[in-house]
Amino acid sequence: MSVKNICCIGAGYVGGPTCAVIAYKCHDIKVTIVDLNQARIDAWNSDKLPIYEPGLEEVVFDRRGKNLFFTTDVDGAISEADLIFVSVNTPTKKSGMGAGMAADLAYVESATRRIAEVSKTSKIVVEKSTVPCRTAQSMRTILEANSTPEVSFQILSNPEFLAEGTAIDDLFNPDRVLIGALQTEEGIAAQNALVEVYTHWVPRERCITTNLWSSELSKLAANAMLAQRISSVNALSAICEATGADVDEVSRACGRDTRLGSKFLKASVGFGGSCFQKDILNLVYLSEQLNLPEVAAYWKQVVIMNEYQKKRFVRKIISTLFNTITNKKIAVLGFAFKKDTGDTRESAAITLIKDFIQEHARVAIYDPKVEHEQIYMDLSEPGVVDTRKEVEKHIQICASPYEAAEGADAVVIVTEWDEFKDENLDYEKIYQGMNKPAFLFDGRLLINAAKLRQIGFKVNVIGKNELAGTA
Ligand SMILES: NC(=O)C1=CN([C@@H]2O[C@H](COP(=O)(O)OP(=O)(O)OC[C@H]3O[C@@H](n4cnc5c(N)ncnc54)[C@H](O)[C@@H]3O)[C@@H](O)[C@H]2O)C=CC1
Ligand SMILES: O=C(O)[C@H]1O[C@H](OP(=O)(O)OP(=O)(O)OC[C@H]2O[C@@H](n3ccc(=O)[nH]c3=O)[C@H](O)[C@@H]2O)[C@H](O)[C@@H](O)[C@@H]1O
Repeated sequence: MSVKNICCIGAGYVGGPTCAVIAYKCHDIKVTIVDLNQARIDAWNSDKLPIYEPGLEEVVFDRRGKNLFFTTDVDGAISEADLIFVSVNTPTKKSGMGAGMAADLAYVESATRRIAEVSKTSKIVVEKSTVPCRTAQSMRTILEANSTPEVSFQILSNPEFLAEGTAIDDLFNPDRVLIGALQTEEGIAAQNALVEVYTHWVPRERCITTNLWSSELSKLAANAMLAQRISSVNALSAICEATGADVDEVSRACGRDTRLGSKFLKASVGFGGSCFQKDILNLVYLSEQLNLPEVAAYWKQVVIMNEYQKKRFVRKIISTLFNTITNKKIAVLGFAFKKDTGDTRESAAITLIKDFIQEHARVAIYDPKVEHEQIYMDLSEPGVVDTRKEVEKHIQICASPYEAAEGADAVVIVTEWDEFKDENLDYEKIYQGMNKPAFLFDGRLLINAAKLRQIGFKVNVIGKNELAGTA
């Protein structure tokens, strides 16, 4: 069979870009992206899309209203579709069994139930969300309980590997597309139908077909291994600071070994984002459930190291500022979890700023893409009365890095936005406006420390010791 009509449930960071690209590359397929959130759908239908992603506007504006549609009519889109992506959120559970570790599958289940209730024709249902291994089995049980001789369902696992900030490039030119299916005749036919969608633009040899469970586990495995590289290099950054080795030099030297490779070895203030921590904890929980405590402890350490890296950076800032930041002004450059996105989920900036506030510092924040309201929401503690007012007392959200640094005792680079590089930002001007001594902490290995020391800054860079090479 050939897919002619696709519905995507969930118009978020994954569903939006992924299915917009399918519409862009496959003019013969009608793609409808649905969500329960009316405001999000309205934004997708407006000039200001709900997420910032380089290249996304061009894709959406080119196909919207032609073969790409955004609507809250979930039932209508399910009824029409022959293939449905389930691309809803799967956050870490906040309460109940597995709280703080297991993935919350409530949204996946409710989307699956909706498909079961509404469908009057056979469908291919594609698990796009990141889920624990064997979730497709639960989806299948729900769907099969509602199937009839006329209406049958095939389940596929097609995890998404795009990274925010490079989503469109990643989708246009993926390293691989992974499609898992039950190895039955019908399962393989459904798998081939989805392969045919992707081969509109992805070379066939990049489409990997596996069984369902390998596909589900590969997604968690890939994220866990990527995050593990960052925790490994961050663990080494602590050794570098203590010894005078330089973490950039160590990364470069190790990365040249082709077995290791040079990518994803950049030391940082710690990884953020909506997926790494969530997916590793998901793997930890899965290991515990399978009664594999050593395996669980192994992966948990990746997350523990990440927390340590953030705390270590805060401690370094406080000790450098003569062991107190009370009433001092700290300028934080960057709030998003990485550059080229407005997403702040699990951003290291949140942990750092909360710690600064605890120490009674005054925090001035600048980020080129994050909405002010989002910053207030992220820094407020849920459920506590008037925390927003408390937060407002301690923070100031600024329109430029210069405004943030005015009268500051320290500038802290938390996100690696290009505009913070020393060739793009006037650090002379920043320095002039600051209290002296003017401290600069680079949590992203972004700036040329020697150059900024010449201006007069006291510079501290993650994974580097000031005396390196000289002592
Ligand atoms: N953000 C990322 O870079 C990546 C995320 N993923 C995975 O993709 C999944 C989605 O992630 P995001 O797009 O970031 O989440 P998101 O939170 O941005 O979007 C999910 C959307 O689903 C909607 N939704 C939830 N239940 C629904 C229902 N029953 N019917 C209709 N709409 C419903 C929500 O309103 C929300 O707009 C997660 O499992 C995540 O782990 C995978 C790869 C990359
Ligand atoms: O499942 C997901 O959601 C996605 O998670 C990550 O993508 P994303 O979280 O968008 O962004 P990354 O580029 O992986 O960065 C994650 C965090 O690690 C940090 N990082 C990354 C690379 C590095 O070398 N050092 C480092 O500290 C980034 O600054 C960021 O805070 C994966 O890279 C994607 O393949 C995956 O699809």
